[in-house]
Amino acid sequence: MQAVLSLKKYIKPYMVFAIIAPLMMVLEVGMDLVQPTIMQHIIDYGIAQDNTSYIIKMFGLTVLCAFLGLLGGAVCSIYASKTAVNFAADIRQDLYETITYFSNSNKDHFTLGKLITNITSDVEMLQRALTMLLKVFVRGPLTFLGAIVIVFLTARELFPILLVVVPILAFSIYFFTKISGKLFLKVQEAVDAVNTRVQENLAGIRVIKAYNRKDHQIDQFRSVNEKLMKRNITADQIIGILMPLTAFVVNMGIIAALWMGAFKVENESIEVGVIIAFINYLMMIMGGLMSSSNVLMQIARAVPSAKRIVAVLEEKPEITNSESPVKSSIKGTVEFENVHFAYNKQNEAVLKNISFKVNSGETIGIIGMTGSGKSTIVNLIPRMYDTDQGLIKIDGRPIYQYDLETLRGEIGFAPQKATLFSRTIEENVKYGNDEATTEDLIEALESSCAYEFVEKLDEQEQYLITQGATNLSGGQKQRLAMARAFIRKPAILILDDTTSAVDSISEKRIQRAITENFKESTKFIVSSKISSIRHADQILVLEDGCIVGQGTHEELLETNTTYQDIVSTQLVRGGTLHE
Ligand SMILES: Nc1ncnc2c1ncn2[C@@H]1O[C@H](COP(=O)(O)OP(=O)(O)OP(=O)(O)O)[C@@H](O)[C@H]1O
Repeated sequence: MQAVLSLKKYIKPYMVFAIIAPLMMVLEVGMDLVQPTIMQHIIDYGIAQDNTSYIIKMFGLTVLCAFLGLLGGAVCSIYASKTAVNFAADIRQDLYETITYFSNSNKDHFTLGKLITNITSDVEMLQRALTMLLKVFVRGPLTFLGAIVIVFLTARELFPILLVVVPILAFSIYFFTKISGKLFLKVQEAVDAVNTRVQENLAGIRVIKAYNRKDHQIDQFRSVNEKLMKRNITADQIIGILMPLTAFVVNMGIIAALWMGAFKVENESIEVGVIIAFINYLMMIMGGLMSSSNVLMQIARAVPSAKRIVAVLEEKPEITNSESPVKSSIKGTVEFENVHFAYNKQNEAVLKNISFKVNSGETIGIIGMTGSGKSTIVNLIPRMYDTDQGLIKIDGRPIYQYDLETLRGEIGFAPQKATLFSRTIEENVKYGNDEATTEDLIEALESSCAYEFVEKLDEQEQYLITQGATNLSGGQKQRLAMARAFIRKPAILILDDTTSAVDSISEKRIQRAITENFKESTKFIVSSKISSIRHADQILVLEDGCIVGQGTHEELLETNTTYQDIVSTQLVRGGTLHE
């Protein structure tokens, strides 16, 4: 409940709507409540006493009440949805912004599926609960209490029936609501399982086909789907029993009212109209109780969603600006001083005692076995993660002193996994620099050897990339990701294994373009191929998170056994490096 309450600030801007909606509902309920009494008067004083003008007058009053009730209901609905829709939109926006500001370490706390469910169905669940709350929460209890009070005031002879019927109704509804709350939680879990399975299957469709595991996946889906079906049936059946049960109790009340009423009408202690009004109020009491329980059920279902949303909203970005961040431009001398880093602070460090310096305009190559920590080193430069010990300096200043936007704005980063958006090639590349011209775009595409395939496409730069860039080859994706880093003309250029899927001729051309076009930039080239880094001014050889070799290609060839081993595995016949 604490989680739900912490979201109340999102209602504040729409407080006026949130107040008008229930007030209008009071009007509708008020009009509903007076109608059976008017009907009673029509029967007892109009029809029974043959008073036509009274009947017409009361009929007019009924129409007026019905109209006012309609107006109240309509205005309530409009304002309730206005509040709930805006409330949900603001939460969705905040969730998106919070996630966008997440550092990688924040993201590691949540799964992708959970974050998507958060922005979509969890927010939807809250929106529905709030609409219900504003529309029905007033209606249910007010109808229920109002009807009881009116019966007490106008039909006291039949009131004892309520003393029996109402507790039975209230208990049945409470009992069934409690059971169904638990059942719906189980349904929700089953829905989660179905969603996860669908998401995983669609993402892995190529692997599923390649390994002929379609039947296996279908069987797995069938099992989660059947579980969902069974839980839905159980929940529906329980809810299904409630309606006839309450109707039965109300019918018993009606029979009791008719039976008691018949005697009382005979001794003229009550009028016929009172019995009819009583029956109407009895129905209203049942309706009031049912709708209150529906709201409570909806709120109970929204609480887990609210908790999940609040957990994301309250996640503090782990990487933030210092108190007075430096916004001065960067030349690009990068220095690591005894840097230690672990993703999971309980586990062994992934980087141990890393120290090196690269001057602005130089190229540094980083090579090592899989998992040796190459990507981790370059991820620390734009502060995707912060170091645990040691310092990283740029132009002699610790990187945490720089304004994050300034720091990242000076870095062109092409990560190991090329990420492209479902937009055009132009939009994807210019994502690196909004102000880039068409000439800049072509230059970046040419430098990354992407232009040769882009110009062959019918739509050229306007070619639309599909979701997940499934309409591009691995090498084409890498070239576009590099073009995005190039178009920034950054002070520090980081290419994390971006030529693993690029052919060796294109790779040489890319290397030449980098040397010619990025003379001023400091270049970090991460690769497991000697050919990608051999011309660097300095090469780091990594092993298990430690630097085990540092120098030029020639120096390392002479002195470093790990480097020699890597080179020997990449030699082609004749003793030359495969390039
Ligand atoms: N987000 C993460 N959370 C936890 N551990 C991680 C994370 N990313 C990487 N690691 C671990 O850190 C170690 C170094 O990973 P890193 O990606 O830096 O290696 P790498 O040398 O770039 O490997 P590769 O050549 O395969 O890209 C590995 O053991 C890896 O499992």
